[in-house]
Amino acid sequence: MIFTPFTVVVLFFVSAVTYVLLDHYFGFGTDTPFISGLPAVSGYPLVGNLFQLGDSHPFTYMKWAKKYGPVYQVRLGTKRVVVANSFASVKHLWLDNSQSLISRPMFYTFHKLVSSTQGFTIGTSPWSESCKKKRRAAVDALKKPKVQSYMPIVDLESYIFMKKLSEVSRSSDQEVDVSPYFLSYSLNTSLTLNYGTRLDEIDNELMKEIVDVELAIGKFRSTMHNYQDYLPILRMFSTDKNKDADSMKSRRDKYLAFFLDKLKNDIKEKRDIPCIAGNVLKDPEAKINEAELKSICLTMVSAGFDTVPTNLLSGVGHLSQDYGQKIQEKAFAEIMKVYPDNDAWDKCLVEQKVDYVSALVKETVRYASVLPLCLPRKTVQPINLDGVTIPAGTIMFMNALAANFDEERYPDPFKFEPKRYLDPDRPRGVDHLGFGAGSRMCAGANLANRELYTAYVRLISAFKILPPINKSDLMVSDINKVFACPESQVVFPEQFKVKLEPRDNELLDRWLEDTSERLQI
Ligand code: HEM
Repeated sequence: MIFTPFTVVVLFFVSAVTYVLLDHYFGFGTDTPFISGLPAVSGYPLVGNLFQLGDSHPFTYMKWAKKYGPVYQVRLGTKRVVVANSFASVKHLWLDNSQSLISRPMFYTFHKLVSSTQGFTIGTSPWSESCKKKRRAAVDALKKPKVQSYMPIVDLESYIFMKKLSEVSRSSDQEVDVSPYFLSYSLNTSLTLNYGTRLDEIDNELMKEIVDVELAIGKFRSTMHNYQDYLPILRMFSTDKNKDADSMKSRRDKYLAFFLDKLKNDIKEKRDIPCIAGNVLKDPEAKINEAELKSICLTMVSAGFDTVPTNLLSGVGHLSQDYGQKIQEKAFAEIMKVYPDNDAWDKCLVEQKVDYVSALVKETVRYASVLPLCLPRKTVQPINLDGVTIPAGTIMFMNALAANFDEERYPDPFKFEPKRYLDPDRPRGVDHLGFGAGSRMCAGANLANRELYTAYVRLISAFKILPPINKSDLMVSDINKVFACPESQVVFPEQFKVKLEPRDNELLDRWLEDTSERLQI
């Protein structure tokens, strides 16, 4: 048969239209096919909804939920994703179908470029026998009674930031950006817990290196702005990103090797102190191999590194606002009610008796929603959602930001209000989705809660946290601005300052001196 130029053009045109229609309606070209019966956000051929997400993906998903309902599907290049946006839908999918959502998807930038040497963190590992072992080891090391045994570490690290802040509070302007102090609080807690080692000074070069690298890796880990994860063709062009990922990987390899080698040496010289990696190395029957140990170490360094300080930072930022003064005074009054003899400083290490401060911790984690899209999941078996079958192998995004601000669950959700957790009529069950939910929920939630509670009790007992002199230095608390451009998986408030006024200098000095004597530092 001979084709005339006209037939060729017509054939080309017809095939292009057929391809686009197939692609559009049947998800031709996506890893998971179109899910019949589940609302789908209308998008473009091939790229789907990828370039409609704007700067803030969680906000855009939230907006789409108003049109398409709480659960819908989107197409992001070659990937199809189901997004859940309400508290009830997350509860149904993540808790009622917990075992079906037990895996994690893999992404090119993070899994292929950044993680090729140290392996994946637990939170980014697809479900497997090895992942099960690593998760078990982390869960065992981080369960409540174990966490109690780590409180001497939290005591030391919170003493150190309180000592520095006490100096600031006696300076002429009493103002401070608290973020470096909170970063070192969390990082040193994790390092001691895992390797039995800590870094001495807040301006330590190695600490700066870890902070720089981990923050950069946080961006590569993001499921949001790494478009090459969704459009393989871009991998050919995004050379700068590839180079950056490679360089961060090598820089991270260096300090992780340094900490592990130091620990091995300390064990050999018999001067090690008990820690998670040491327990594995010294156990002749340990079922964890070298690669799994590296992955656990990586998790311990990175999991709490940005999440704990970001929450604390955002909480202190709220307390420094006008509305925060009332919350702070209520917290202080409740601390004094439970501990009239001024021993809250020590007692917060062994018990959590000030309900209002516990409520403040919960409200902080809900409101900060530091992982607004949680960590992605992948289904391992089909799920029935009101008659619609979500097949095995589907990527699931929990829009934790949307669910944490769902007014069906949290009346007046945009108000920072710890009291909501003390209302006897509030719905029971999960407090918030800041730690995720279900089978792969945060393994470090107990430790994180204790770190936040201790920090709050000590800070609020010692200082009045006041707004900075300059209004422009106040934390931006409007979540529309905080989440405006979350390139990273973990969102940070913009840099801000607070003013610290000591409540009682003598008492603060006494707490610091007693702690220094007790810890022999
Ligand atoms: C306030 C601080 C923290 C927040 C807000 C937070 C939040 C989260 C979230 C949202 C997830 C994903 C959960 C899911 O998919 O349902 C997660 C996973 C995880 N977190 Fe945390 N986290 C915090 C602190 C920590 C700390 C201090 C550690 C350990 C030292 C830790 C260890 C882990 C681990 C091991 C996972 C992976 C669980 C898995 O995939 O099986 N986290 N975290």
